[in-house]
Amino acid sequence: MKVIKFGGSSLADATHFNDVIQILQMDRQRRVVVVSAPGKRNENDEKVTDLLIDYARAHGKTQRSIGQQIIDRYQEIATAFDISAAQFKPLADQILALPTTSFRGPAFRMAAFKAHGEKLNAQLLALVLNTQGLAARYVDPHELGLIATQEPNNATILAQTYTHLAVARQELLAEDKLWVVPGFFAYTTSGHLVTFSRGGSDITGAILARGLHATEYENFTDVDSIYAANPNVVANPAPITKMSYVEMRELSYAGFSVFHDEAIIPAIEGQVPICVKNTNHPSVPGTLIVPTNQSQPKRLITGVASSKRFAALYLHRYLLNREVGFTLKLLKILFRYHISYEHMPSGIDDLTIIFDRNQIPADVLPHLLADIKETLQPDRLQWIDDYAILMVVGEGMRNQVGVIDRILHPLATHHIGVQMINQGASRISIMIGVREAQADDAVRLIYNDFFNQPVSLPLRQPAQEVTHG
Ligand SMILES: Nc1ncnc2c1ncn2[C@@H]1O[C@H](COP(=O)(O)OP(=O)(O)O)[C@@H](O)[C@H]1O
Ligand SMILES: N[C@@H](CC(=O)OP(=O)(O)O)C(=O)O
Repeated sequence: MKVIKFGGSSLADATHFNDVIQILQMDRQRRVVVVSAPGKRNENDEKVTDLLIDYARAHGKTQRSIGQQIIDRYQEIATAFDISAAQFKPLADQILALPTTSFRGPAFRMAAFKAHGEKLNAQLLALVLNTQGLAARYVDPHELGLIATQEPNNATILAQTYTHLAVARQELLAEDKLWVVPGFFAYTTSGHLVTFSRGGSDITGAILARGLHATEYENFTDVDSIYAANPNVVANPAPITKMSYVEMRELSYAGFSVFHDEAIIPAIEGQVPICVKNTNHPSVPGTLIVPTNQSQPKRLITGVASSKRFAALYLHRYLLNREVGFTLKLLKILFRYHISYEHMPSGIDDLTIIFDRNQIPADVLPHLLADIKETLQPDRLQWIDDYAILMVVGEGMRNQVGVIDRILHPLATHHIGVQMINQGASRISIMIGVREAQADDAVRLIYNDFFNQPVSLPLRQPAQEVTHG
């Protein structure tokens, strides 16, 4: 049994719905279909999720007009498949009812608005599949028992979900209908709807693949494969045919938005292989993501990603290395503000804390910095708002020396300043901090150096094992 997820780009209009129907007809192992909200139909279009966010924030006439725009997106698809007005009405009514429904608070209200993109698309796809001779039914995350944390717009799944999915699996096996499940949202233990972070339908697919014991998690999108660099940054990058879970986790964390970085975790826990494929070219094999890539990688690096969503706080204070509790005081302040950090590289007299910029609202930042200044009395404090992280990833780097030199050389020759460099203990990734404006150039330079002028480097001498105790 396979779990198959279609992203917003694969369900943007009736033509794409047709492709989806054909893909489902091709392989009867595809039993559970996870859907996103309709995505952009062209460059200038809006994703339905973004329209729903506008709908939640608007009032009066503007709100009614956005609501109608959302309904029209679904109506267009329904009309193309001869869905009757009576069948469509309950869908439209759900959108119309949102502004007058009461919610637990503004954040839960926003989550409920957003989730309707997936909710309606799954209901519509189930209707359409039935008209096309594929028996299907809408299955709400509530019915499956998807339980998540009380973070209305950034929830994470709770372990009890998997106990519920073990029961759901028996029901699925006893039934011959396709299950159409909306991605992106779940419920709290007290029954309130919460969404995962943006792009989170990938997460729903992975949770279901793990919990229902799928043999494969197919993730259909709008590119033939995952490429070694973001195709919006590098022209015609090399496709990746196979990679390990760890490689994917690092690359998606650092900007390969084609697959949500948190979605890897349920797949790892359930050891479910993931295949990323193109809805527009389903016969192209795509990219396979597996526990470990058994074959020796042909290249030193598998991919290079960059993400511009970061900011950094630089703190300098002489004799920092001798001061007991400096970092503890800093972390206590972050805890008070409910802010998590991403990385904390340090030197003898200084340290840098790298944050996801979205964590810190603009109005909170001055208070946070003032608190840090007052409590820690640094000699120097600098807030760097335009920080990007580059991640160079590859199982092929594990036993090689000289990779860092090779990454840094083209950056130095092109005057790209490196703010931070950090090699993970697994030795399959190197993280580099650069200024945001130079991030794309840095990716292009590193990609060109590794993929267009391959140079082999000497093998690292195996390190001596040291055993303690
Ligand atoms: N390394 C990469 N390989 C392929 N696509 C990438 C990569 N990095 C970023 N992308 C972008 O991810 C997009 C697909 O993700 P997304 O738009 O979220 O799809 P979906 O609507 O299917 O969820 C691609 O169209 C591409 O622009
Ligand atoms: N529709 C949601 C969730 C999602 O996963 O969408 P997509 O598959 O289009 O990235 C969003 O836009 O965030």
